[in-house]
Amino acid sequence: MEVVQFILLGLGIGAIYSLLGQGLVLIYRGSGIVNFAQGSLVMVGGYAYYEFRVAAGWPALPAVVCATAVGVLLGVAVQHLILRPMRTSSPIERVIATLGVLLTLQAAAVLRYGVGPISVPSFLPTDAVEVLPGTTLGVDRLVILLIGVLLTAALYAVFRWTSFGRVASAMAENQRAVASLGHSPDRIATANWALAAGIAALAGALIGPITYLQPTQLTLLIVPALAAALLARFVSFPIAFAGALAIGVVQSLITRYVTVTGWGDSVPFIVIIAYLVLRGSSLPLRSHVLERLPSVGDGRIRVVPTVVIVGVFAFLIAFVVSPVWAQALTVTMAFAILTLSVTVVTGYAGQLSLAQYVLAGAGAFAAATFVHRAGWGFLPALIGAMLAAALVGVLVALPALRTRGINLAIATLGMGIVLFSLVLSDFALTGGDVGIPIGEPSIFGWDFGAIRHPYNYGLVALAALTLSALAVANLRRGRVGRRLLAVRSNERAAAALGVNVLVGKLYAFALASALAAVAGVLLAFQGVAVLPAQFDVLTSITVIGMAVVGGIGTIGGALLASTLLPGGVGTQILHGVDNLESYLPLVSGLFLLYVLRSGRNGLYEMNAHLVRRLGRLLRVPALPSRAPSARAAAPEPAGAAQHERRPSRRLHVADLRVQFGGVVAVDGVTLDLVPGEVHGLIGPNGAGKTTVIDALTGFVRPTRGAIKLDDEPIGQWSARRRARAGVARSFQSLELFADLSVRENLAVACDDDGARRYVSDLVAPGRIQLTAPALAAIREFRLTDDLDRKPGALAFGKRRLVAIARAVAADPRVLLLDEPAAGLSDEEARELGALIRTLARDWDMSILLVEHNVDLVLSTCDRVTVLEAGAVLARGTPQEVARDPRVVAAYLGRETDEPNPADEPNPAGEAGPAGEAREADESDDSAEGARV
Ligand SMILES: Nc1ncnc2c1ncn2[C@@H]1O[C@H](COP(=O)(O)OP(=O)(O)OP(=O)(O)O)[C@@H](O)[C@H]1O
Repeated sequence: MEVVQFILLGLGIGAIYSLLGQGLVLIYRGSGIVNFAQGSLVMVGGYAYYEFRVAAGWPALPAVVCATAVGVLLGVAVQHLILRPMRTSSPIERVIATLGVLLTLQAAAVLRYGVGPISVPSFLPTDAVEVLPGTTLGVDRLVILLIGVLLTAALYAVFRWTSFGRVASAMAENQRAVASLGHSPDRIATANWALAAGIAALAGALIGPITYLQPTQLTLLIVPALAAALLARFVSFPIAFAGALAIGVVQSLITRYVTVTGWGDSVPFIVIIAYLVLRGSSLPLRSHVLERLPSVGDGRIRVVPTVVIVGVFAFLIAFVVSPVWAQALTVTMAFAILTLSVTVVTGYAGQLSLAQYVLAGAGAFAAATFVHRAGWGFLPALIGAMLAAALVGVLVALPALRTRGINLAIATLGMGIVLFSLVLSDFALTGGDVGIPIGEPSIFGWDFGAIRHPYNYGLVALAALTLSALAVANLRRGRVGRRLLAVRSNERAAAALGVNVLVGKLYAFALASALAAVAGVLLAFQGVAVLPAQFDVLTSITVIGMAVVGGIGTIGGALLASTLLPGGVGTQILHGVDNLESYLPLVSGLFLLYVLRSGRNGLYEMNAHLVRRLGRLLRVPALPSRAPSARAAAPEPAGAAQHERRPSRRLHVADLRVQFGGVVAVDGVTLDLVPGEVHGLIGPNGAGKTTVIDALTGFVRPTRGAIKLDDEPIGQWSARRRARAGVARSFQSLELFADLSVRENLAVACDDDGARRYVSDLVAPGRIQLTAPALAAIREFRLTDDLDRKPGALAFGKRRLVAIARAVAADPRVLLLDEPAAGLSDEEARELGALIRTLARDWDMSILLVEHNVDLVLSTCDRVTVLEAGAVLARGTPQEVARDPRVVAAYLGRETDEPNPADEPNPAGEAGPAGEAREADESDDSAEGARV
């Protein structure tokens, strides 16, 4: 019976979660946004109810109605003032905006009500009723459960059977399509936000009396709700409801039967993370939408300004400032190291981690344990803590290996909670409220305990920050930094160039965690003991938020961001201005919303011109542009034939079949790519051409068939391994790394991937060393003048050439080109054809050319295979294929004996089947072409 009782209690808790979970699904379905501020909206409802009911003394019903109305208005305001202007921002930026709403509402609540709990009377009867024999549940819980059931049924019905629901559902998929059908996406999103925020506020009024009102606690209700919504893939109301109940029940049972604290909070997330990992894939699908990413700095170190700035700060700390300011500067410098860790993991590697502050805590506890329990000195303890945190960081990164974007944000938030609940809150490990004492730190007999020697401690923090910033700058300029940026920009393209995407992500998390550990140690070792409560989960969100405010991809941005974090310079300045420091979190939250809304890249970049002017005033060389120096590794003239090539290789594929669920995309294809030859692969849209390339390069797993590189079966190899073995590809949509210059794009393809770079780059990244094939590709593709430009600054035709040059720079032996001439003019396409022939003839490559431009195929290829609906329709020399009546009828669209229509130029150079027929008409240069 006891079990049943606890299940019932769990249902009561789950019902509360379900109200939040439904709001999350509602907002996602109506606007494609995962609203991390849903718990904060509950909090607002709770406090609004308190204001009306307790402070103003209203009767219960009007108080509940008005609290709900406050929620509705707030929902409308958030959608209208913040998210609507961010319509074109990436989903991740919009998620960060909801984190900004969370931080702002939380800060406002703390300002008004403090951090302690406030009790509020319930308007629902709280008597227990017997539900089953021997088991009871409060009437209030039963009512909430009933509301959950009714709400789920109502939402299900609205979204299933009304036109509003259908249109709203389409919003998450494609807002443009919805708009083109005459609906207003804004109005629909606003309606959904209003409804979801109203439900959240009602939930606040309902559960405030049960849980007490406390800002942090209510805000964190988002965590189980996110888990429930994720189970429902943010789509299904009934599954979100059932998931919320299940989580409530599991938590209740764990609380009763597991004596170790923290498991109740953690288990739902462990399950969710496992689910995400199992469901995810190590590389994104072809359909994965690339997001606009914040710009990154160039990582160049200006020696003179750096020495001057560090010297000035050392002087100020050692001789000028008061102990209070020394402490504020120390806190800011420690936070700067933490925001630098965000620069590495989120700015460079593109992985949104919501666990950085908890990781800092893990580092601080590791160091304290080494000092207190093992008797280590400060320096070994710090290094040990960095290694320990790096290990924990690798664990936190595990979900990142198979999931990305918003799901990863949820997973890292969950990992942070698991780490906090199971490790930092474990009394045996961290000493609970007493913490772990740390004594007086010293290095080689030099005492720098913050209490007795705040200036010395400040100097240690300055040294740590300087080294960290230099390491992060070096990382950016080195091979590993390029690899991380390539991963952030486009995982598929990175893997196709032989970059180890998984190792890159793990490394970014490990390095960021090691930096976070340094920050954690510096923050925690200021006191007499390290305390778990110092490293709460929500501050991780504040850290990400402020990193965005500063500028998440630049070192200057990270330094600026740190001044806004609690206890640092910002707090100290506001303290001097009429004790305004308690407003800092609110101001910072609003700042975050402003920066995101303005679509800019943070305060650092917004004020870059000021920094430049300051540089000129200090008579130091003007800050160079973001692109690395044109002098660096300027290509020397190098001919294709001049570099020593790897031996040629032949790629053979037999009886290839690829199936996606019920769709057979490729069926029984056999191809032989031999050195020195260009093999054309043509066919109408959807014939399976790209899928063949995907299968040959390891991006999809074939259902059947053998793929051999010379005599070696490579069918089971990863995309990266095939790339390293010399199988390169280009992509239909180019997939260049937008943040990297042309030179860096090529460098990613030819950088050696030695493991020692992961360490040596932090100290001595060296200059870009382009290999002979890369230099030859630059010459061959005439890219010398474009090396320091970003792809976005190039004309479309040039970009296509860069994409092929990048594949060629990897010195491939087999090159698979996916529609390289799409969008090129006739003249450009002809030049490209000549280049492809050069690559085959002079570079001795085995080339597969997938093209819709039949002229190009017929004039460039030695052999051609024609696909239709996944199967081979014909194969042979271009002449044979062009004459094949089946090809002419099925693909080229007219009979062989039809007269050749007028030779109209096709500037686009590509089209669907009809266009392809016209392309074929243009091949009148050759007699065979004219016959087609
Ligand atoms: N990940 C996937 N899941 C399900 N179906 C897929 C997937 N990728 C491709 N397909 C389907 O496989 C078939 C072949 O697609 P593919 O893109 O290879 O054709 P294609 O010849 O390259 O077309 P196009 O010329 O338009 O690029 C199509 O029906 C496509 O919808």
